[in-house]
Amino acid sequence: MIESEQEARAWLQALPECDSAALERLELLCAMLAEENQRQNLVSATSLDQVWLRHIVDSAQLLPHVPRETPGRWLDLGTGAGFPGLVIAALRPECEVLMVESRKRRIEWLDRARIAMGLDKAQVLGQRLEMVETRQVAVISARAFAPLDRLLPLSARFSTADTIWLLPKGRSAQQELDDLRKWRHVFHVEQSLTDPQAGIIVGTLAGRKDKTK
Ligand SMILES: C[S@@+](CC[C@H](N)C(=O)[O-])C[C@H]1O[C@@H](n2cnc3c(N)ncnc32)[C@H](O)[C@@H]1O
Repeated sequence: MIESEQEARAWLQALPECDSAALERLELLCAMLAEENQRQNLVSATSLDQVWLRHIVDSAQLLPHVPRETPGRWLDLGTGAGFPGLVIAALRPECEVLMVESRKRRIEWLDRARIAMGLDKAQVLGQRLEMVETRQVAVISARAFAPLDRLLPLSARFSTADTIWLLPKGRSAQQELDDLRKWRHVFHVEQSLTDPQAGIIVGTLAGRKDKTK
């Protein structure tokens, strides 16, 4: 378990994606976030004291679930303050990361941060998810976006059988999955590296093919 800011930075720097340019982009994100958080409530003020652990590594821990050579887009639902979308884009700048966010001030923030970080391939889709044009993506992520029973029907249209779903769910991960009989055999829960009580729901719809109903 990663428990401190120092351990969080050490874990991050060991990621193959984390070269000096990526680290600079993330440093910039942290600085901009601290400033913007005085204007709008993006993240809890207390979490800023542990921003590398609570937000940067909490987001970056999704990367090892997606092989680097995976072609295609990464769709992040309800990116809000930038998590995990901006962190993923900072570490994989060659990947087309699409960040869906509906609140005006958050859309403006995300775009400002994206431009300052030089993330040319990332895009902010500033609209409600329900209005986003359907396109197939390689990865779907969503942190603190919606309960699983609402999230899955809303976003399944972006998924192929092979799309990798990564849903950090805090403490409710296993319970949410257990409650959804239909999806229980598709996904499983991985332990979060940043919170002993939290889980990440992971899977692909292809998982369903060889399972009984
Ligand atoms: C609780 S915040 C989480 C933000 C971020 N993922 C994080 O973990 O810090 C949820 C975000 O989803 C956005 N959101 C909620 N419903 C949405 C929808 N239907 N379409 C697009 N964005 C939505 C909200 O505006 C908010 O910024």
